[in-house]
Amino acid sequence: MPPPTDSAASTAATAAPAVRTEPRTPDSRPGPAVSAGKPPAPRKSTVRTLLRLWPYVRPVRTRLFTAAGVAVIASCLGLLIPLVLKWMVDGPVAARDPGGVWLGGGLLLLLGITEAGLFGLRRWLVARPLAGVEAAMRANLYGRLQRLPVAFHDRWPSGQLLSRATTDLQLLRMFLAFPLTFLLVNSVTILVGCAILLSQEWTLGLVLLGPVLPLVVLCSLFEARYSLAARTARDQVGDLTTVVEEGVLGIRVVKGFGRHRSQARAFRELSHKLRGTELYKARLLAGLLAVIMTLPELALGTALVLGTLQVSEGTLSAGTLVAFLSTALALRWPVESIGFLLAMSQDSATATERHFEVVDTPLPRDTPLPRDAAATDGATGAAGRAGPAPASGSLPGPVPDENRPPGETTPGRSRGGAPSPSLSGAPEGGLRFEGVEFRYPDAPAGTPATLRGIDLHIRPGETMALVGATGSGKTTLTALVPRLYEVTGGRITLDGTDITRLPRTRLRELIAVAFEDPTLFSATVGENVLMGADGAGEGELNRALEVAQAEFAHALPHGVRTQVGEQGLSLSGGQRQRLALARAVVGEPRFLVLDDPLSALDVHTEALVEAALRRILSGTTALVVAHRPSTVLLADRVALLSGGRITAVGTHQELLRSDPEYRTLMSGDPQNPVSGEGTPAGGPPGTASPTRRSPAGADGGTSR
Ligand SMILES: Nc1ncnc2c1ncn2[C@@H]1O[C@H](COP(=O)(O)OP(=O)(O)OP(=O)(O)O)[C@@H](O)[C@H]1O
Repeated sequence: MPPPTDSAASTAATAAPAVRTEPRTPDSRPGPAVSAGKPPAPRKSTVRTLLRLWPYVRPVRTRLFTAAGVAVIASCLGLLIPLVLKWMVDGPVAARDPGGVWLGGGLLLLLGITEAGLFGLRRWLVARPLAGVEAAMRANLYGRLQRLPVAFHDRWPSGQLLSRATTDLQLLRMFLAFPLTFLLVNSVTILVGCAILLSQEWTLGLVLLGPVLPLVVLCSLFEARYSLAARTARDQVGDLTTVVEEGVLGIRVVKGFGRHRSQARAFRELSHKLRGTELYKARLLAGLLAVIMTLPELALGTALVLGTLQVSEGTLSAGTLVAFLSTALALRWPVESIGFLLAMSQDSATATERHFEVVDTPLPRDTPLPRDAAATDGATGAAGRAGPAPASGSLPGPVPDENRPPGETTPGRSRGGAPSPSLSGAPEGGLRFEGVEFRYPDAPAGTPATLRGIDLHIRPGETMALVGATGSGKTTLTALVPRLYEVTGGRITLDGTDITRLPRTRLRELIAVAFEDPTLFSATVGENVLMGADGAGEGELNRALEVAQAEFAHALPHGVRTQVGEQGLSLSGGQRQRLALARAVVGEPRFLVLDDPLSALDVHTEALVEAALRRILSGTTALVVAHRPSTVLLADRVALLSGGRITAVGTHQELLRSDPEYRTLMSGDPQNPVSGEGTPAGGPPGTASPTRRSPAGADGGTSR
């Protein structure tokens, strides 16, 4: 996969002094391939790259080919005009026959009108289907982006993806509408024109064909250089889009820290780089055009002199010379346009390449079934091994009925509060981490894995608080449960079923998550909340809002139908967090994963949310990341995450008594740890002794 930014730029730099002398972008973050340590893949030929568009073009091929045929006819009709002229000069004009001249004039007018009409028809034929092609490509790209793992999005700057979904696709639509057709039309016109020239006077025809060879060599040199510059320019547009997007989304920070000047400078520098690349492209194209225009003009001048001599010697008729020169002039535009068309084709090949870099990125393959499970659970396994998605975007089917809890009609939902029966009927239900290890894909080599040897069992209906210092890996651990990232060792089970054997759709029906950063979408409050459960209605919405103490939504100008701004920024942080919590609980999920869900709430609201959450949590199996004692007290037990391992499991009281690190974390003051006896609100009575785990995470205590 060629990288979007640096490598393309550097490759282009070898060919393009203008690009080489430009400063590096201020945010010259390595592109995906660079960060992956891969060298840029060599570019396929332009034609092979553009041929990849065929699956998108196929459905509209009839109209497109018809349009191309119409354009070829229109263009060839134009070549008849010199022949009519020849007839007029040698015939009616020489014989001073006004009737013949009028007839010839009428014929010329008819040819001109027909040519214009046919070109209009071509435009009409392609406009609608090509808008459809662009829409299909955009939908495919967007679908892929939605299905690609979070790790992919961690690596790719958003502007690179945005520019692929917008400007690149516009460029491709324009290419299909104009350059593609005219490359064909103009090539055919040139061939037919050359045949006419040679048939009229072959010696003069050969003179005109003289520049063909040097022009072919020049075009291939141009293609090699221009394609690199085109790639650099497209990637720089992506970088620029990233800067604009970050500047707009981070406008509060930019203004709050008075960083608008440095932001503007970063933008200017990137714009300057892009301008340099575009100028380099323009210089390349200007050089090509200069030669493309000069050589044929020289040949035409030579042919004109030789033709005039032949007419004066009487070896050539005046009409033939007029027709010859008119044909040669009619070929001027098709020849001269080759430069532009080649440049646009290069730009389009680059856009195609960039499109398929995303679309070709493999989707994560689900872990293959163990042999014994494959024999007994083929249906689930087949669905679970999603692999690369079909283009149609079909999703793996639901888990077979035998895997559904008895009496459950809607897959994955167990509305009603009581702990649900196990997924597979396995005796060891709940959420279990078994020797889980996780390393971020782009973590530097040699660094320890973020999570190591995680063994943790959250029993059915139990709420486990996950406590740990900042950066200890709490968010990472919670992200593994809905498979936002794949474990790199060990496994996670839900009611005894390995989560990699559950189709992702099924998994995400079973688990609801609320993240630390409560992202909302540009939609109504109600739509944002109901996103958490398919088929939920107003009753569920109101109940979820009540649980999350988000009843402020009813007081908004249009109640739950109030549109929230982009990312929900029109709401306060605490309001957004409560809506995100409502979204997590609206479906009464079997498993709930909450990443510090109450951090932005004031003490009073937090107490109200906790009271309501307690009811919800009593009916689910939950993992709740907690920083504050008040949140910890929602849990039945607490797991302490330290240095990427679970180092202790027990009740809040037990850990306060026995674990200095936990005491320190709960006190928030390393000098003044909370004592086990003096908990802020009194924890649930501990029933078992806490388990202090060895660093290797091996214990056999209460957690297992
Ligand atoms: N996408 C990522 N790629 C690489 N490393 C990451 C990524 N996200 C987090 N990390 C690293 O993983 C470690 C654990 O991060 P994580 O966000 O899980 O910590 P946390 O315990 O949730 O912290 P906090 O309490 O501050 O939210 C950190 O060192 C962080 O730098």
